[in-house]
Amino acid sequence: MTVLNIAVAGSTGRMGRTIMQTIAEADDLRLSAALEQPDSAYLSQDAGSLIGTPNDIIIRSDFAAALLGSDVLIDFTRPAGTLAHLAVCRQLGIKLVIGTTGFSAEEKEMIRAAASDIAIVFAPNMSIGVNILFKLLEVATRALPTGYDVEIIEAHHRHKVDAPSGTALRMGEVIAQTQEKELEKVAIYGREGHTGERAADTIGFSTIRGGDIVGDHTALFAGIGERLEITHKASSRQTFAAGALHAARFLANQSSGLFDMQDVLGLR
Ligand SMILES: NC(=O)C1=CN([C@@H]2O[C@H](COP(=O)(O)OP(=O)(O)OC[C@H]3O[C@@H](n4cnc5c(N)ncnc54)[C@H](OP(=O)(O)O)[C@@H]3O)[C@@H](O)[C@H]2O)C=CC1
Ligand SMILES: O=C(O)C1=N[C@H](C(=O)O)C[C@H](O)C1
Repeated sequence: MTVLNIAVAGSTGRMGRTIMQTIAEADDLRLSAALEQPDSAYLSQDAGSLIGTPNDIIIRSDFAAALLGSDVLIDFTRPAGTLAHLAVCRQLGIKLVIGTTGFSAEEKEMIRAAASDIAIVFAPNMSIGVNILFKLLEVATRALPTGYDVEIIEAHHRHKVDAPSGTALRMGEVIAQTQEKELEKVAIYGREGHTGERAADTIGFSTIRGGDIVGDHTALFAGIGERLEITHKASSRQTFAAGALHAARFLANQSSGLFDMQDVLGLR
């Protein structure tokens, strides 16, 4: 069996730890590097000790050197970090799984450009359920007549720093594209004050932050006399980690190109 060597950026974060734990439980994957920022208090510690099983992989910040011997980098950090890692991976020819959210349109274009040289899976949500939700939104949007107001509601833990979530934005893009519109021209991000009546043919976004909510997303199609609600609720980050590692395995057979979880899961 071919073993895939996986480097993890943001290794001490919520997702980084979950991914390292999932790697430790897989017999076809090996943790090849655990990466953190130069000012991290975790540098020089055993990465495995963070998940209860020391593994002699030392947490380090010398990114380019640490990546040598890795097949794929999995990055759940912040946009600035991911873009820095992207440049190094492009230079070294290392495949990349990007889970980080909160990118601008220009930053997403930088990821697309790098995919001409390396294979990248870039997805705001790596769970199977959410990626099936995206397909359900296409069906519902296509089937519903006009006159159904679209609202997207998302809820996450108190530590999340970007809003709306990347998943919510992708849900809006799927609906808008199915309606043959551009999301940025129809999106309403939050409401306050005297807003006047709701404009038809817009997509509203609502954001809830609190507690340890892992990630809930609802698309609400509100008509007259009825409403349709399609909801996904994540109960553990393990669902995202499993998806990210499926994405890493998918990239083993790709030399370049930009992919998402619809490609990894064969849902396209
Ligand atoms: N696609 C998906 O399925 C999912 C995506 N996400 C996304 O993944 C990202 C991380 O989420 P989560 O793990 O909860 O966040 P955490 O804050 O728990 O972890 C982020 C990690 O990245 C590190 N980091 C922060 N900034 C930088 C930087 N500039 N360069 C390098 N490393 C950096 C942090 O280090 P330090 O602690 O020292 O700052 C930390 O180790 C978010 O964007 C989130 O939206 C989350 C879950 C699922
Ligand atoms: O920050 C999180 O936790 C999550 N972020 C992603 C997003 O922004 O959609 C995915 C998931 O909902 C968890």
